[in-house]
Amino acid sequence: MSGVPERLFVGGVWRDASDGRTIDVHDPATGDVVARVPNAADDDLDDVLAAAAAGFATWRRTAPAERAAVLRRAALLLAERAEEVAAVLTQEQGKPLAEARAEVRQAGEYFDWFAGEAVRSYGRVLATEPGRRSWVERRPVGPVAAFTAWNFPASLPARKLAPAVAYGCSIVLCPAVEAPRTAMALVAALQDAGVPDGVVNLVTGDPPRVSTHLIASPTISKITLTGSVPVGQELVRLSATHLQPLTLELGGHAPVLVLDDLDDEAVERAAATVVRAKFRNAGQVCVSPSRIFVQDGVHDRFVAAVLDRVAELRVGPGADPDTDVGPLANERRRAAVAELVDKAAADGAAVRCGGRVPDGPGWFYPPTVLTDVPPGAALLAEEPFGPILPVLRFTDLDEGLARAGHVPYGLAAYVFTCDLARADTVVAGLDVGMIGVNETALASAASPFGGVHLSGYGREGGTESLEAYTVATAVTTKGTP
Ligand SMILES: O=CCCCC(=O)O
Repeated sequence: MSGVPERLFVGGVWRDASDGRTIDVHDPATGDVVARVPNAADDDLDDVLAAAAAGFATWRRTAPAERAAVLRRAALLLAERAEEVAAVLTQEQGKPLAEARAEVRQAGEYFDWFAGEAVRSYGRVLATEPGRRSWVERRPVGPVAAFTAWNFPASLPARKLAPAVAYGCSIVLCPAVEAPRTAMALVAALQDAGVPDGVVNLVTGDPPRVSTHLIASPTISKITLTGSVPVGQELVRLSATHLQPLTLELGGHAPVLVLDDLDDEAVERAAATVVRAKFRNAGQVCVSPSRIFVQDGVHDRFVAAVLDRVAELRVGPGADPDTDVGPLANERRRAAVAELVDKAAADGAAVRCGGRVPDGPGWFYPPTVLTDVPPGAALLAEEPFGPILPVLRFTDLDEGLARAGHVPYGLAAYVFTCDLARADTVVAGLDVGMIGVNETALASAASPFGGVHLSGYGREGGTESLEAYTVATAVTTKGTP
């Protein structure tokens, strides 16, 4: 595409890896190679560290209003290029074009929202005795190493680029090598919007080698990851040398509680909402509803409504406008999903629809609904990250809450009820970072995104990003020595 150079971006220059090595990017709908991006060598990583250090020296002294103007221009450029960027996103990640368009729009919203925040990095003045003054100011944390997953190639990079740029940091963005060109398009928009050289940098390369090299450098002052639990744990270990602070948004295994006060119509609506949320991005979403606990009184109606809605879903290439559910993003994900379903079926779960790897090219897996899943099934413990919807029956709300909380993750949870008091009980009873009541859309520029326990710590999005991308410096002054 005209707007995406498909190379490393180091100190304001798009370039190939110094030793010319590349990594293949595939179209999940066909398995074909659709691009080759640089596999950064150690020299390139050293160069990007130097560039980020120089970029930070400039950007930390740039007026917040100027940083805001860059982000606003980038948001406008991204909006102009949205159709082209969405097509790239779908080609390299697989999701339906309508979802890709919405995601690119959301990336622009991050740029725009944080443009507003750039001028609001307020500190505070402390009450002190006469003759003294004392205040706390927020300073940019420094060069950031940012690692993002392949499931949201636009919104995840934007959620890190936008606050870094807004608050005066420089950043080395390391997008997932499976879907890196969308992030390149975002960086190109920031470049064209006038971000100075070295403030925003991008490298693609072997992930463990890139993260180890960058984090071993004292130049990197902050690490942010959206990715898996094992990768998060590894970055924590790598950060031990220089003690860089981390923001970690890791896995989830979101429970949904559907309560028995719902009438027939509300059950239908709840089922439609859960199906839409579950099969968005073929279930490859950290906040995807993945354990659906339904109270006895509405269980059978809910299952029937879910099966009706799932039967309407069309599976196909993301580029086809009629597609509701695209392929999985890579072959290993499909293999993992198929294994979870096969194991559950072997353990006695009923596969109510889907559950079979289709013939033909691409990494497709059908929307799959399971009931009667035994409590020990692996898919109730491991993050499924795929189009699997297990419906589980419960009787008593306390029991439902206990089972919902019975995982080491704590990212998102949902409840469907028309009873405000019971909604409050569920909200208070679940230990997670985000909760939806009769609602499954949780991510927005203004809202803090993140979890607890194995789902990670720290927040991005909302004013909480100020914590993540700045440090509090306390200054105390006295008139005379
Ligand atoms: O997979 C995690 C990011 C989710 C973003 C979203 O829900 O839009």
